[in-house]
Amino acid sequence: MKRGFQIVSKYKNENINLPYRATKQAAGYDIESACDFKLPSIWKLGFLKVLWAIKHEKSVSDKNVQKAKDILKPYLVPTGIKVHMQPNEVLIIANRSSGPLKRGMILPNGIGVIDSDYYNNNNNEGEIFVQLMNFGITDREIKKGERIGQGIFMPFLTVDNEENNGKTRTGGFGSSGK
Ligand SMILES: O=c1ccn([C@H]2C[C@H](O)[C@@H](COP(=O)(O)OP(=O)(O)OP(=O)(O)O)O2)c(=O)[nH]1
Ligand SMILES: [Mg+2]
Repeated sequence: MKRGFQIVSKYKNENINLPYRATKQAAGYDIESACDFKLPSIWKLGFLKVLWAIKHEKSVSDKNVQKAKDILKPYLVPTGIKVHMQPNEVLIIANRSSGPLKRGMILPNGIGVIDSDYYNNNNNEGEIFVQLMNFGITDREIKKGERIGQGIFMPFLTVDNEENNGKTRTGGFGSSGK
């Protein structure tokens, strides 16, 4: 089997749909959310207060700074799926063009990079998460099964005479260090 999506074990009875291409020649496999969740708008008073204080050179309490940081934190949407592919391939997670346009949703990491060695890692079995933020002015209720991004398979190149340390991936989101 060259490449494909599978359901992560803990979601096996959760009616998860594997990513799929919406049209015959679509490049992206649409990825659904594995749960209902609320994606809060970033334009919350706590955040605006801190911006106002900075602009007017007022002091801001640590508590309010923390509140603002929490508001600006990307939401990690679980998908319940994992992907296997060839060692020279990567799955790029991209926003849907309707994401920002219709729902104010952006991927704060620009694109997501899913490495082939993320598959079945010991930490989370290789579950793909989609980072999202809501730049719209209203909170958004996202339903389980809503398409929140798309995955595109790509081959990638490596440099000559590379000294690869051959380390095993132990997870994602900073697992390899700072
Ligand atoms: O949107 C994303 C981006 C990444 N990942 C997972 C798969 C990927 O293989 C792993 C590591 O991603 P990346 O290398 O981009 O992040 P990092 O911050 O460098 O983490 P690490 O130190 O684990 O490599 O996290 C996701 O599930 N969704
Ligand atoms: Mg990395």
